[in-house]
Amino acid sequence: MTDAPIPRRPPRGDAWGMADTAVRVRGLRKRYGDVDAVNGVDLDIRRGEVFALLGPNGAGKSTTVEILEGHRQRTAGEVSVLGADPAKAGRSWRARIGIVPQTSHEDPQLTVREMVRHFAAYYPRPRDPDEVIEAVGLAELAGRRVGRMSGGQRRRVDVALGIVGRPELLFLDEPTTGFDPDARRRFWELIQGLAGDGTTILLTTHYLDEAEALADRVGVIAAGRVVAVDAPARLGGRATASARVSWRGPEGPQRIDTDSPTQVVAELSQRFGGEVPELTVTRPSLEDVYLSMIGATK
Ligand SMILES: Nc1ncnc2c1ncn2[C@@H]1O[C@H](COP(=O)(O)OP(=O)(O)OP(=O)(O)O)[C@@H](O)[C@H]1O
Repeated sequence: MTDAPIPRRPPRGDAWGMADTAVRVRGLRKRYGDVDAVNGVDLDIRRGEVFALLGPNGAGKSTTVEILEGHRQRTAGEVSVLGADPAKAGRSWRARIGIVPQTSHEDPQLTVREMVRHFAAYYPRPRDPDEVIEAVGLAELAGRRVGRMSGGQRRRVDVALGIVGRPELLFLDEPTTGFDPDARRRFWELIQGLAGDGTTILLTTHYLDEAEALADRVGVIAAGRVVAVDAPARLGGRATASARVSWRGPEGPQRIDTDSPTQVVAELSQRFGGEVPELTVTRPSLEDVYLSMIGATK
């Protein structure tokens, strides 16, 4: 385990223009009784992209993802996943996707190794089960029964089962819930490695730092609709938003919102004759813009 910052993959902007679309959704709707859980979602995910779906509880993330996985029927709309309609696609399509669902269905009597081997047998080109177990950090627990593992350890088994088939497209529904910080960092490295190998990844998460670390783009979904899609650094105009310069002056804490923070800092530096006490320069965090988007749709 290392505390070093995790390197982001190099941007692949130019390559994207030519890349195929992995997921294309138009006008997706899902109605449960009189609840519009998904209410007109449009979404495009490029091959090789890591896309994070953010949104509050009940926003419609899992419903959307389960429709894309072919595990739920839609009420209306067009859906194409790896070129097929998930509602009609067969076994060969299913072998090309990997799923880490929100709730797992493991056999508590099987050991981790038995479970991963068992799943590997369903796929035409599986990864080596022991390598997968190692990759999710469970090598030392490979012989342990799944029923005797902690919640976070079981979640790692879920991840192992999702990737053992060498999927082209991996769905991760809140994958790191229950992970300790060390396990989360390791999981991020694993996902970055898969993405580096070209796996397309659709992830839902409530952890904004996770979206920021992993995603090429994030989509914010609220009340069954996508309200914004952009790179994490640009979402909601973050990159161009005013900066807040804060410092401590003789009269106490001071702050100013400005479009030219460099100039403000230069002036402060001159005024203080060097170091400016408690100087910080910040722009809105992903959490700031996310919360304002969610608030705006309530
Ligand atoms: N099987 C179901 N029957 C009836 N209503 C459902 C069903 N599944 C989900 N819903 C409703 O659909 C809406 C969207 O739920 P969904 O699970 O897709 O949200 P979510 O964004 O994944 O939430 P969370 O962050 O809590 O996982 C909610 O209002 C939920 O109560």
